[in-house]
Amino acid sequence: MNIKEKSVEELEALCGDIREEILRVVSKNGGHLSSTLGATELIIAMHKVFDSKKDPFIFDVSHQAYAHKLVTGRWEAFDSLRTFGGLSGYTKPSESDDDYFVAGHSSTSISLGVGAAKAIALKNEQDERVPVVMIGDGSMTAGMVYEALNELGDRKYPMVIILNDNEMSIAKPIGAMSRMLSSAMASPFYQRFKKHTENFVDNFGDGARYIAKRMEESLKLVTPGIMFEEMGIDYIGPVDGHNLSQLIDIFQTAKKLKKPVIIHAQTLKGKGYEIAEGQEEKWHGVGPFDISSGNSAKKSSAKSATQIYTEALMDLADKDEKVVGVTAAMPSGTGLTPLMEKYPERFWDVAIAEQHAVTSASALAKEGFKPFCTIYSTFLQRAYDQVIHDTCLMDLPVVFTLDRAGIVGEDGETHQGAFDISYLRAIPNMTLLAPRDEKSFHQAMGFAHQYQHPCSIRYPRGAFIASEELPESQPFELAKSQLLQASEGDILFIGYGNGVGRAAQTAKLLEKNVALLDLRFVKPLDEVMLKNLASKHKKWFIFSDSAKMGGVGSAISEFLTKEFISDVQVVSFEYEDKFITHGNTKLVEESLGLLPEQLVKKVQELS
Ligand SMILES: Cc1ncc(C[n+]2csc(CCOP(=O)(O)OP(=O)(O)O)c2C)c(N)n1
Ligand SMILES: CC(=O)[C@@H](O)[C@H](O)COP(=O)(O)O
Ligand SMILES: [Mg+2]
Repeated sequence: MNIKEKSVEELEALCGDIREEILRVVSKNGGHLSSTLGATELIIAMHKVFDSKKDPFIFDVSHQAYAHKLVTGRWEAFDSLRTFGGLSGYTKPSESDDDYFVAGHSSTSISLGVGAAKAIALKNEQDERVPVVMIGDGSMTAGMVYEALNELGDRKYPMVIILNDNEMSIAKPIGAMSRMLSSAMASPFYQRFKKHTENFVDNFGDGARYIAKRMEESLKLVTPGIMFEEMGIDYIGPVDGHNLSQLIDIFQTAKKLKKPVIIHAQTLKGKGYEIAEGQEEKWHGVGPFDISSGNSAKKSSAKSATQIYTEALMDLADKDEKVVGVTAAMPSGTGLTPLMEKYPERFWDVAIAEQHAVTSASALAKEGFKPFCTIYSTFLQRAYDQVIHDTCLMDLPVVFTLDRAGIVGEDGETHQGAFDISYLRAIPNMTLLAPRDEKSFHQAMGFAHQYQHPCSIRYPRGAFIASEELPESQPFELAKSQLLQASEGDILFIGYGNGVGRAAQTAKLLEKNVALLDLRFVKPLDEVMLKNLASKHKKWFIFSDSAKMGGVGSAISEFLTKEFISDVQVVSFEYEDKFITHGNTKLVEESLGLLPEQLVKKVQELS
């Protein structure tokens, strides 16, 4: 598709076709709907003015980049979006040369642009190439953005930053940054006034221009432009992010500037699909739905772990006013919305700011509160040093409640919750525990509520693997596991969190009786129980939705080594040392050989 040769009218028609295709495929496969519909004209204008074969096209999070995929040779493959073996829902260089970089975690785009700009300068390619970044208003709230702008404004590398401001993060945006971006003085009126003044003053030379600039500053006209311009980055905007001909002109102007420039484009999230237009949080990430009614096609029956979390946290918050909580721009995904509505003075959305979320929660703990820092397993990776430096070194009673632990499905490599056990277990003062079902989740939350040190509770996306036929969970006590099934045989299944259900499913398929332990704490371990079991069972199999490296199997092996127990064979069914692709979770797990019917064969071979 050669966009450069198309007229504006033809490009406007193309935008219509793109919206239709996005709607058709996302209603079938699920995906990020409103972000992608709203970014369509911006992306088409990018491709009209710049060249993704040589200019680094860098999309922040890249969940909004479906139009980019459609016009870079993937229209036919788009039907496979987010399916196992199909197109990723995010940019992925292994999928196309037009995808400059992997993305999925927010606010990396400007740093990537600065790095690319440095390389372009060093390679003396500034006449041929320029980094083009698209970043949303929500992604502008993460600190990493200001690290990049700070250097960019100083070094002044040529770069075009398109700020796609639809006045939405996943939820309504919070914070001063969002307020500033939509400040009144950024209104088109002020921009026209400024333009006319500049044109008028231009006739009177530098002296008058200087006076006008001082006057503007002295009027303290707060506009986002001033903040960026004071940082040394030109600001153009706000402009209509759906006016293709205006966008093309502006992008061409920006390209010629040969310096860093931010174009503040105002767009409508969900544009083109009325039900999803505007500030509709639920249309950010959707499952399959009926286009005409907007109704979800899938009715999930079992209660999700997130719903259980919301109920358990609400119970605690109702009883104890010291219970507080934070989310980093994921109120609905983490289930914190009902608490923010009922207790707005105790539960906060701090925007996309995981580092700030952790450190501010640590100060709350120091002041005697009981913070529940509610962050997806994958996104807590962004705040690793804060967990070490501000929570654990101070040994403060912050509870890290890690949703989406394990394989998350269609979001793929950037979002799998694989590493939290590995990255948290190594930190002194940190305690790690995991429930296996609804009852044990409430019990784990009860334990965490009274625990006076840092701890982390992990739980899966969606519902727990059913394990009702097992004995009821007992209240959590530090470092206490629960033997769910005894056996005289040689085989012991050790399950952790959602792994207990998988172990039970596998045990059911095995023709022999096995012992089954719900580990409940991976740090500290139940050493008394493990020593006892080591004397009875010599073949241990580990079931946990986590990376093998540094995970549950590692912890168990470290324990056996420490105790000089050398006659126990440990086999872990955790994830191998590879990034895990996107797709339907069951299909992904099957590709990893982790379905019970696959595991039972491995147990039979190894025992
Ligand atoms: C570090 C990190 N935290 C949280 C998220 C989850 N997340 C994905 S998109 C998004 C909102 C982005 O808002 P914006 O940049 O305005 O893009 P829009 O969808 O509005 O186009 C969030 C919070 C993430 N991808 N990365
Ligand atoms: C783009 C992004 O990072 C989020 O929208 C993420 O896809 C949400 O994941 P869940 O759908 O599991 O809440
Ligand atoms: Mg936005």
